[in-house]
Formats: sequence, structure tokens, C-alpha cells
Amino acid sequence: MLEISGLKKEYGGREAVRELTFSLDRGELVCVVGPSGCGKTTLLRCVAGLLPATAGTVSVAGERVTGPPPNMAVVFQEYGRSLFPWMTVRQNVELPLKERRVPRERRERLVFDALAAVSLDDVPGAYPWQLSGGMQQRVAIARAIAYEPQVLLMDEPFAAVDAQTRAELEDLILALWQRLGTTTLFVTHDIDEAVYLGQRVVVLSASPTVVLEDLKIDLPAERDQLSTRALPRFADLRGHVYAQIQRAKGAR
Ligand SMILES: Nc1ncnc2c1ncn2[C@@H]1O[C@H](COP(=O)(O)OP(=O)(O)OP(=O)(O)O)[C@@H](O)[C@H]1O
Repeated sequence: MLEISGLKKEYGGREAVRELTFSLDRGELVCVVGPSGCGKTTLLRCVAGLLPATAGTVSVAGERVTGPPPNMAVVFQEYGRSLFPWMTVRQNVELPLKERRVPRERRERLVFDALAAVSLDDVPGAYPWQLSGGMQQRVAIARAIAYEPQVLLMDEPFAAVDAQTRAELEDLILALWQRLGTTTLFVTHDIDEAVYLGQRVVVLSASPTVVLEDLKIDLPAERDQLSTRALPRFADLRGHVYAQIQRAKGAR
């Protein structure tokens, strides 16, 4: 469903991303983790068609990405800047559907279902600035799923919320993914979050970036903040990824 092949990105002749190759099968949830400044945002922007790669290709469902693909949605870290403050919650979620010319009745159904799925069906008339940070990020998630993308990209979406909200939002993502089966690429700098959410974790080196490891997360499919994180296997996997990243930093 998503194929990244030989992706390279230079900024002004300086190599930021050296060579990234990995892919996601239909319905997979894969996390990308790496040290600060390793090129996670650069990768995501290239995948989303927002930034041209210096070399290599990105394909979604077999189509080469040359601009923002119509079958992809992105949830950014900065919810404060990704929602329009002059539009209500409902209008924000509806906007991409209007642009795609989805008929009104279907639009209303999609918006209602998406807001219900993130437990925000009671505030459709509120403005984003009247909501907490976690609620605003739920609006951004609702907007992404209402759009029914084939591929969902998430760029450190919970980095700006408090720890408890973050845990709730992680579980919301897992529940939605289990229900909808959307192919999801989730970028984070948080090793625990990557291991908790992912079916696989792609570990990146420091910049100029390469894939250090594409690690299968062999934890039970049903995950739970308390019991999953208490599993010895969870600690093993987290320790393994941590050691990889430390080694990569040391080798720089
Ligand atoms: N527009 C730009 N012009 C020049 N260099 C850039 C630009 N954007 C990113 N870089 C460089 O590319 C490298 C990767 O940056 P990027 O923001 O993609 O990393 P990141 O992993 O998302 O960082 P963080 O974890 O801090 O969010 C860094 O060395 C950065 O300085």
C-alpha cells in the first residue's frame, strides 16, 4: 500500500536523509522512531507529497507520489495550527469532504460518525480554541478518518499533550485502527509509544539517515496501557530499540 524506495533528501547540497527503503502492507500500523533531528519530519513530508525527494520514490497503492495524494490524510503534531480557528468542529471535519465534492447527505453522515468515533459528537458547534489540546487533536483525527484515506500519516501527533491524554489518544488510535484497518504510518521520537502502537517499528539512524532495523513487534494484538507495558517482552523490545538508537548516536 505504501512503498518508500531509496528515498534521499538533501537540503542545499547537505545530505539529511541518505537512503530509506521500507514498505507497509495494506492495513498495517507501522511506527517510525529515531533520534531528534534524524529526518522523521523530512520523511513524512516526502511521503505526503509536500516535499520533493532528491532521489528515490514513494508510491501509494502503486501510484507514484508527486504531490499530495488524494487517498492520504495527515495528522500533524501542531493541532493548534492545523485546525481553522474560525470554523466550528463540524466545519473543520467537513472541509476536506466538501473539497472532494462528497454529496451533502453522505458528508453529514461521515462527519457525524467520525466525531462519534472520537467521542466528540456533543461539541460539533464549538470552535477549536474552546477545546483542550487533547480534544483539538481528536478533532484533527476525526477530520482524517472522515476523509476515509487509504493511508494515514501521523507526525508525532501526541508530542504536545500531557501524559494521561497521550495514553488515551494512543488507545483511541489503536481502537480506530482495529475498527477501520487503515494503513497507518506513525512517526514518533518516543520509543515506548512506537513499541506500544506498532505492529512493526522502523528504527532510523541519526542524520544522514538510513534504516537501522525494521523490527516486528511480537506483542499480543490486544494492547492495554497497563498490562502490555508490564510485559517482559515489552521491556525487551523497548530496550532493544533504545540500545540501537544509542549506538547510532555514538557512531555519528
Ligand atoms: N528546510 C530545511 N533546510 C535545511 N535543513 C533542514 C530543513 N529541514 C530539515 N533540515 C535538516 O534535516 C535534518 C532532519 O530534520 P527533520 O526535521 O526532518 O528531523 P526530525 O527527526 O523530524 O527532527 P525532530 O525529532 O527534532 O522533530 C536535520 O539535520 C535538519 O537540520
